[in-house]
Amino acid sequence: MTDREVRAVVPLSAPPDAEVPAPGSKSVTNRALLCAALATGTSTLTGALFADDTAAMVGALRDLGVAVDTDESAARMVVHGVGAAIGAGAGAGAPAVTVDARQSGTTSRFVLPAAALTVTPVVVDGSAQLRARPFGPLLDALVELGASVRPLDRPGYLPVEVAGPLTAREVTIPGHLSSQFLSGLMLAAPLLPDGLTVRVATPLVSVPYVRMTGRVMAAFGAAADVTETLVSVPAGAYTASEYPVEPDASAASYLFAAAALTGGRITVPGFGADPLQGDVAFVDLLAKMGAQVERGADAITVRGTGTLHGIDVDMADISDTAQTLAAVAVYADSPTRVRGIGFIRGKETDRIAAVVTELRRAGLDATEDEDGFTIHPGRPRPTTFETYDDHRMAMSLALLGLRSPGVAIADPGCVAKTFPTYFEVLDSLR
Ligand SMILES: O=C(O)C1=C[C@@H](OP(=O)(O)O)[C@@H](O)[C@H](O)C1
Ligand SMILES: C=C(OP(=O)(O)O)C(=O)O
Repeated sequence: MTDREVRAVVPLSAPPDAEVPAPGSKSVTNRALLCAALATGTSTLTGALFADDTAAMVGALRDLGVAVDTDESAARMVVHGVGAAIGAGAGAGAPAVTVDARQSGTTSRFVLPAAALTVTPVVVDGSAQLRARPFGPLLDALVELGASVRPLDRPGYLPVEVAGPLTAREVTIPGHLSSQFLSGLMLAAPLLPDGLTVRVATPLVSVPYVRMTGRVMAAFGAAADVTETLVSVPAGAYTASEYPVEPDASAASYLFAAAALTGGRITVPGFGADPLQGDVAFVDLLAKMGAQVERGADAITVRGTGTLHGIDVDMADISDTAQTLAAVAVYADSPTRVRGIGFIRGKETDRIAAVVTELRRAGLDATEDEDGFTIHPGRPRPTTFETYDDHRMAMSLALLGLRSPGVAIADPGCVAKTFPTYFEVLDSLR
């Protein structure tokens, strides 16, 4: 057995003052890839993310008969769309194609409805971690819409075999577990014979991601009318597009947090005046805590002021940045309470339990609430943090090491899910 990898993070000797590019957005890349696959003609994505989650989507599309050419050094992906014939392969009764969504929630939840557009059976599977995440509401919706859904292990979980066609025009789903079920249905909806109306029966989490879905669809020529309780998509078609992917706002949260907690300045270029990602609002929380924030027309800058105050905040819209905020909260002068994020117990790991357990491991006072956590300021003692195969645990806890000595991150390779160069980028702040 080989020793597992542990990566030390050494405190910065001086506050950073830098412009730091972030990788392309995972959420936008995976939406644009699927819209391009469902279009007819050739689309080109620039600024695309090359990471495990987008490799999962590219692999899934190829398995479903879509040619995708990638050039990582140019951050470019070229997709030869096949329209509604996605996954049509050998037709009804043929042996099912198996798609491996790896650890990717977006890939699995977005591909399932698209794979049910034709009668050809498709199996969607993933890592052990993804097999533990919920799929029930999406699978129930597909059945209601006319698909055949055959669980190959536990009902409501991967692996599952789906076959179309989808014939109904209306369905109701819960919104409180994940917005990805709704986004997945929306992405396939223009290719349904009568379009689709989705009613959202319980309060929708991660709302900005659903609006993002509508906006990426629009860039590929498909309409969607989006509210938090009702989404309507008329029948139509996707058109091929030249599509620039914006930088990843969740990835950028670590860079902005680094500036806030070290008293430095970091600018992340490439965010337009009206970004698609709700997670850009993370910087507004840093501003509430005491950092200076400039949201310009083509970049966002955060300057730490040396003072940070605790806040009480609902992060249901931007929960991927909750762990980042927990790291910043350690250096505030009063406690921070994060609410509204009970559903992140169903992500890569139970993120509420994990963040509280790890901060306590470092001797800090942190408590778990049903729908969030409370972090009390303190000085972390030298600690090797566990990361639970969760990229966001690794990236958030590493921030503590920029300011406090003795921090190390176990299994740092898990950052490959969305930000493979993360530790090199942190090192570039030195
Ligand atoms: O649609 C998306 O791209 C995402 C939606 C969010 O998930 P939930 O809707 O499950 O909260 C987010 O956490 C995930 O990283 C990406
Ligand atoms: C929850 C996440 O990813 P996904 O649901 O797409 O696997 C994430 O990136 O934090």
